[in-house]
Amino acid sequence: MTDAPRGTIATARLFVGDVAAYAGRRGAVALALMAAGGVLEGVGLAMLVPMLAVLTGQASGRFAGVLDDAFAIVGAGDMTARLGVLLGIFAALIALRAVVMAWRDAILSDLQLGFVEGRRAQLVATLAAARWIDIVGLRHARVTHALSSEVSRLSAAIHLMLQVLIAAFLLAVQTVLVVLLSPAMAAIGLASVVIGFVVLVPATRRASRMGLAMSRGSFRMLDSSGQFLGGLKMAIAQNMAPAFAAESNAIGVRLTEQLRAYQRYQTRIGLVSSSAIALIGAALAFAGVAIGIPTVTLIATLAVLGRMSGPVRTLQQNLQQFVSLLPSYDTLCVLESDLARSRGGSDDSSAAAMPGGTVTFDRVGFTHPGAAAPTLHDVSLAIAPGEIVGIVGASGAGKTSFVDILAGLFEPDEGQVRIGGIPLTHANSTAWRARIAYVAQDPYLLNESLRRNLSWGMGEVDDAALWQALAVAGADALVRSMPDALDTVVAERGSRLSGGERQRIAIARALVRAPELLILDEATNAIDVATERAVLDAVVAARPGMTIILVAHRAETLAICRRLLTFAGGTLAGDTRC
Ligand SMILES: Nc1ncnc2c1ncn2[C@@H]1O[C@H](COP(=O)(O)OP(=O)(O)OP(=O)(O)O)[C@@H](O)[C@H]1O
Repeated sequence: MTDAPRGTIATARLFVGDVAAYAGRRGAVALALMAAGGVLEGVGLAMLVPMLAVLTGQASGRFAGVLDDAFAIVGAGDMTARLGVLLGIFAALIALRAVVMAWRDAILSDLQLGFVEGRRAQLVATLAAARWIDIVGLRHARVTHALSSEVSRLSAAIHLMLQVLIAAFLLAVQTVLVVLLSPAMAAIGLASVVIGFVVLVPATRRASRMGLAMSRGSFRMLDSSGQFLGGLKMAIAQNMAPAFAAESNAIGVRLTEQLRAYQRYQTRIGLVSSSAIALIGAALAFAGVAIGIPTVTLIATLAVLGRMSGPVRTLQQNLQQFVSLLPSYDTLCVLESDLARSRGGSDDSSAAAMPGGTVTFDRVGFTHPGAAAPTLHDVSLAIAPGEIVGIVGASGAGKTSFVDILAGLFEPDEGQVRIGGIPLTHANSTAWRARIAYVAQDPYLLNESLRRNLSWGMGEVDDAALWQALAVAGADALVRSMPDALDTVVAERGSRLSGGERQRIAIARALVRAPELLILDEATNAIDVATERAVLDAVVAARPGMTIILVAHRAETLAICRRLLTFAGGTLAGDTRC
């Protein structure tokens, strides 16, 4: 199930709330510093009034007396001394403002990086805790896109939001200043700004729609390249590469068009806003002269209004861009809540939390989501510790689904699986898997050294244990012959190795875990019969007492089994001892 995307205002509210909750007290300090920066900027601007008064000798009304008293206190009699005092204060204000801004920016950048990293880590943790059945149903590109492109758009969104806040604080202080200097001009200026923002509401909605389209476009691009790379060999072998290139180009062209349209739109909006601000400025100057505002006040007011155009433009542009990035936040939230619904496993992954023992399937039934017919139906059996059991049956009979349920990857829809009498649930499946090693037909190898591949998820494992496991899996000679032995990097998905070599490395990796139950799901089908026999015999000899579940089609592979379970059409059709 997937949540529907929220509206812009709802998403913005959620985003701001999320950032505020993360920021906590540091956020309050940052807000205080933003306010202080705004006030210092305002006081600096207000200094224009006494400076102009000193320069022109036309101190107006209420400020004149205050100014004269202040200059008398510091003993500044003539114009030069007074100007010196004022410039000194001005320079000190600028320096103080720079310090406040540096402090503010350090906190903001910390918040920005921390928030984004936190959200990324949260998404990864939610993904790791989700049920396999839900992960299987996820498009890989959806996760990759969320963790790469959407997370970086989130970073841009938080930056823009903070810039909007800074601009808002500046505007607030500048507005107070204009109101003090000339309430009439402040009223006209504010009315113009409010009208401007109301006029821009449809533009903001359009920016949101464009942002959503761009986010979807970049997802399609990633999905297309992911699918191509996943089947790269087949694509090239069957001359499908040009078709892929054409498809990818079409998506790229569409995405570029969307980006270009968005940029053109932003340029047009910027042009209209700049012209409107210039017109408003001219109108205000005219109105100021017409209503007879004193020259010093008029010049100071116009200077402050001029300074206001910067934050107004920042507000307008950054708000639009912020809104265009919000769909990415929504995408992240929807993915996270889809995965969070799937949680429920215990964090306790120690084997002690789930004792081993006889595995019992009691009338187990399971249907893959969306499948028309049950995958497994009414499966009842018991497997004692130390048994070596072969699983056979036609393709699609349900063999892999059976071992996936046994490994706690899927939960039965009907019946129950018990381990040593304890029902296996999603909550204790992590602990159960601490006793298991699972090797699939096409084992996944990291583009890392063999050492890291063999000890993946195991922390530090000493080389002697790795070599021992390799010897049992019949891969020690192979690894010794490699240029850097255990330090050899096996390339993407282990593509520097043959299929059978990859399978032997995967079996060695499974043995490093020292499992009580080893599941081999067609895990040796790429190895020649003679080597396969030697490997399986060595595995049995190396860990006597280990339960082995072996899914295979070849009779030679099944020769080590003492018992065969035959699946047919999702039911257990045979259970024979041999
Ligand atoms: N993720 C899935 N979603 C829907 N149906 C699935 C899914 N995985 C498997 N199935 C279906 O479940 C049935 C059993 O599949 P399973 O992989 O368990 O068979 P199998 O016996 O292991 O086959 P094979 O020998 O070909 O590997 C098949 O009909 C398959 O199409």
